[in-house]
Order: sequence, then C-alpha cells, then structure tokens
Amino acid sequence: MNHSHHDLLASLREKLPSHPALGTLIVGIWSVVESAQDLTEFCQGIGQVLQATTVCSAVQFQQQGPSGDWKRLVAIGSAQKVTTSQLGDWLQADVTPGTTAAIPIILLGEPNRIVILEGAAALTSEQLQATSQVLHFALQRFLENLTQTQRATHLKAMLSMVQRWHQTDDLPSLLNEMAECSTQFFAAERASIFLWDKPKHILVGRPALGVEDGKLVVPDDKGVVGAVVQTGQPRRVDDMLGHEVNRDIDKQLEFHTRSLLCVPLLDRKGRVFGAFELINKRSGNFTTQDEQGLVEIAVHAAAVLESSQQIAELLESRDRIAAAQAAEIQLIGESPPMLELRKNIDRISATKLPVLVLGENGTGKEVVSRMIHYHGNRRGQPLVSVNCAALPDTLLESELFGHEKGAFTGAHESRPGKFELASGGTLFLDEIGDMSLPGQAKLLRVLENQVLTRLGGQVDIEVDVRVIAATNQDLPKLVKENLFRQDLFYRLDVVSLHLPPLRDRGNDILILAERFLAEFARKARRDPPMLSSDAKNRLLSHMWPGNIRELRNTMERTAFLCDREIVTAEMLPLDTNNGPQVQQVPAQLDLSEATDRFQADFISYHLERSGGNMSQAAKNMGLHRSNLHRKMKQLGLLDERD
Ligand SMILES: Nc1ncnc2c1ncn2[C@@H]1O[C@H](COP(=O)(O)OP(=O)(O)OP(=O)(O)O)[C@@H](O)[C@H]1O
Repeated sequence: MNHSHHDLLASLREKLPSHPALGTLIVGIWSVVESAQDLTEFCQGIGQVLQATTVCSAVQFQQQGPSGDWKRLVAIGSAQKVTTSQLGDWLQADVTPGTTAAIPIILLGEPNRIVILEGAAALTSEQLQATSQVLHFALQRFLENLTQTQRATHLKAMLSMVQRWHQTDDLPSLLNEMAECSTQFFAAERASIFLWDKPKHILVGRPALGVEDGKLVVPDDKGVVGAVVQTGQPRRVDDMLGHEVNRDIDKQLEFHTRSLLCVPLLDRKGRVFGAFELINKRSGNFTTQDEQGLVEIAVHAAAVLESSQQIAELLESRDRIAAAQAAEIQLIGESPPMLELRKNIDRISATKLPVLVLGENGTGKEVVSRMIHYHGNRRGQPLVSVNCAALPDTLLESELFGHEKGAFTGAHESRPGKFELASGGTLFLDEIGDMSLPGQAKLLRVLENQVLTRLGGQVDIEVDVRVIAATNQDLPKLVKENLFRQDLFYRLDVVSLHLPPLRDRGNDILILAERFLAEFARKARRDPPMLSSDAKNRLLSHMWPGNIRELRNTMERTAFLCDREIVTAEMLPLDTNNGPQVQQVPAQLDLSEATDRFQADFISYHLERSGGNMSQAAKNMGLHRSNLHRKMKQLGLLDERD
C-alpha cells in the first residue's frame, strides 16, 4: 500500500461522511503519533484508540522477525493466540474482515506487522481498508519521527562528548577520555585508540587496562586493527568470526574478545594514522548502526587528536622523513635524455598513473621509481618494493596479494600482501617481465578494479596503490611469445620511461664518476682525487655493460685503492678488453689506405657516441676541435664547404 499524502486525504475525505467514527479514529491516532516515545508505546496507544473507536473486544500487534517467526508486540484486552500459518495467510491479504479482522502493515525495509482486531464483525471491508490506510500512514510517520529524535539525541550526546575531548590537552588523558565515553555510548566493554607508528611498523594502543604503562604495542600487519590500518576500511567481527581476532593481544590484556568493531582514524589529507576499536558489545553483537556511529565519532576523534600537539609532531615528523628521503635521491646527469627524463618525472609524480620504467641493468630504474614516489603527494605513505624475479610463482602471489590463515600448508596466520602494505602509497614491481601468467592475471584485476582478494580469502579488499613496474626485458617481445599478457602490458605502459644505457649518456659518465669518487673519498676520509684526461678518455670509451652500478663500483674501488691525488687511466680498475672495438681494417689494403680507413671509422664511432657533437668527440679523442675538423675534411667525411 503506497499512497501519497494527497491520495490518502482525498480517499479519507470521501469515506468520512459514511463512517463518522473514522474522524475520531484519525484524531486519536494522530495524538499517539505525536506523543509516543517508542514503538511499544505507539502500539499500545493505537491499540487503545482502535478498541475505543471500532468497538472491538481486543487488539493485538504482531511483528515478524528476520527468520520469519512472529512475536506479539502488544495486546489490549484478552487477545487470543494466533498461529504462524494464520499470520502467514493474513500477510498475503490486503485486509481480512470477519469477527477476527486483520490488517497487515508492510513498510519497505521494516519488519512486517499485523494488527488483529477481535470482535470486529461489525466492521465492513471498506471501513477496514480506510483504517488500514490511516495505520500505514501513522506508523510510517511515527517511525520517521522516531529516527529523527534518536538521531538528534545521538548527535547531542556526541557533541557533548566531543566538547569534553576538546578541553583535554594531554594525549594520554585524551585517549582515556575517548575510550571511556565511547564504551558508554556504544554499550561496549572496552575501547582502545591505536596510533600508527608507520616507520616502526607498530600500532600503539591506549588505554590498555592490565598492561604495564597502559600501553599496548602490536605489529601493524596483524589482527583486525592491522587490517583496518592497512586497508583504511572499518571491520566488524562477531562471535562467529572470532578467529580473525589477534589472540596475542587478548593474552596480553588477559581478556576474551567476543565481538569487535574497529574503524580507521584519518588525518586531514585522508591518510590513516590510527584506529578506534570497541570490544565486546554488552548484549549481542555490534550493529551496522554502531559501525556508522563509530565512523562518525572517529572523524571527530581524529580531528581532536590531529590538533593535539603530540600527534601533530608525529605526523610532521613523518612528512619530514619523507622530505629528507626525497632530498637524498639523486638522479645525476645533464645529458639531453636525462634532462628529458627529469622533466617527465616532475610531470608524472603528482599523478596516480601507472609507470613502466625500462632500461638495462643498473641504469637507475629503482632510483627513478623512488624519485616518482618521493616527489609526489604519496611521499608520506609507504613505498614497497618487490623483486618479481626473486620469488617463485606460488610465493609471489601470496607475497603480493596476501593470504588467509590455512590458505596453503604453512599459512599459520592471515597476512596482508605487499599491495595492502603499500596502501595509500606506491608499489614498485621490479623485474615485472619475470612475473608468472597467473600472477599477471591477478595483478591486472587489481589494477583495473582497485580491489584484491587474499589467497584463500573470500572478501574483496579495496586498495589505493600506485604501481611502478620496471624491467630490462623486451616486453613487446614477451607479449608476442605469449609470456606476458598484452592487456597488462597496455595497463602498465600508460606512461613509460626509457633509461638510456650509460654508454649513450656522453659526458654524464664523467659527472657521475666525479660525484661517486667524491662520495667514496668522503667515506674513506680522504680528499677526492682528480681524474687525469687520459683517465677521463678511458672512462668515456669503456662499454659499461653494468652501467651506473658498474661505474659506481669502479669509483668506489678507485677511491679506496688509489692513494694518489691524480687518477690516471692505468689506475682505473677496468677490464681493458672490454672497450668498444672499432672495425678491423682489411689486411689487403696498403698502409696509407688502411690508416685512412681506420681513422674514418674511429672518428665516426666517436661522433656517433657524442651524438654528433664535434667538440665532445674531439675531446674524447684527445684532439682539438679544429684539428678534428681538418682531419674529417681530409678523410672526405665532410663536404668541402663545411
Ligand atoms: N642517475 C643516477 N644518479 C646517481 N646514481 C645513480 C643513477 N642511476 C643509478 N644510480 C645508482 O646506480 C646503482 C644502480 O641503480 P638502480 O638499482 O636504480 O638500477 P636498476 O636499473 O634498478 O638496476 P637493476 O635492473 O639491476 O635492478 C644504484 O646504486 C643507484 O644509486
């Protein structure tokens, strides 16, 4: 029955002249709607009005429970017992006239109710219909009023609670006050507020009755609180799912947790900095309303805590650490590809786009991914790295996506994966080309839906993670060979950064070499030695198969092993056979032709390496630029007019 107010009034106005008692009924019911404090009072009031106006001997209200069973809410007069099957039949009908007349009241989202009037033979079907309409409307109105009143009372209580918190300055008293107020408010046995010390991977819970200094320290990846801070989502656990509870905490507190409700504490920027937990609802389990209420309270608690001096310091120090880390990352190099790379990093750091970093071993892929993280707005959140090549397939999935207790032999407890640990921050997937195909499928799902399921788990866990993947492999080739999923490749390749090998970075080799030399000389407590020009040429002409890592190691050895002020080419610990080879000259040429051919190849090689920069190429060959120019003309490598 779904009447608008207008329909209802129009229909009642029509019926009123032929049923004068209907007016008295409406007035009586209305006064009950206005005055009743709860549902029982409402039913009692309505029952009395119905008994008086319809001249029934008895009235009763029945309500259906969630499992289909019926319960009598209120009885006026000597109401008879009714069977479940009879109630079921009545529920099917609109109204049922007779000596025992029944009016079912069905409101969307509410339990079904039936009003039974006994000795109501005089009531016609039409009169019962009219009564039914009034009752539906009255109940609906009453329930709306009740929700509003309850909400107002709730808000008032919350306001006075929050006001008290604002007047408490020192952190331990504030936390005690919060716990005490909320246990009363939610009828729970205990409450704790956990603050997250992220760098140390621990949660510090207060107050913790029964623990020395009232402070409970737990790992940040265990139990319900661990899951809440890692995922940023509330969790509700009742008796049935008690295994999720971290029983170590129970042991420490000498307490048995039956039911638990825990919600995250978020700072102004939406970052999780702790959790608010309620333990053991005094009767039954925590409800959805409790969860909504605690989420609401946690917003106020977080605001008060955040403005508390000590928390502000904690958060600030987190920002300071991130800033220091950002400053520490150095991407050395002034060559055109490096300048371009730096520009791209600046552009993409602020976004959440996935990034694919490509380059040979040791070209700085990890440095670049760290830079993207620490220069973006996720810098205060974790940067978690996984080397996909270092883990066998089976382990990789549980490492990335986590697992539930019993998911496989040896899974003695539930564990969040690296994805969950990187929540709010960045996940660096190194050697992505080595990931197994099942792992790739799961990764794709997470990237597409921002949701994951732990191994052996049923629940979808939302994650907010930026993914940066790196590889030295040729991914398009792996795609062609069906070793890498094409859809995943496109997902990751939204932005790709190519790191050139060191041999293509021209003078950067010398900039890097000198920086590394200075760094290691400082560590060796000596003045940095100078590189002689032949040492520089030697460094420039080396092939650097190990790229920057190799250069760094070479300079480290040089700083520690060479005790001279000037490092010459011979002192560099480099494999001399490793340099690039200029093409061999055919033996049948005469000496002058062979010399010309060699010189032309040699010059072309250096010009190519310096990207056509004549001055640089001349320098690398130990020539003056004008001499190189002349030589090139002589060898026919330049037009006469150049
Ligand atoms: N541009 C750079 N400036 C300063 N140091 C760098 C630069 N690039 C790389 N390095 C240093 O070189 C070493 C190797 O870099 P990194 O680990 O980032 O390379 P990678 O490409 O990730 O290597 P791999 O493929 O072997 O994992 C590190 O010690 C890093 O600090």
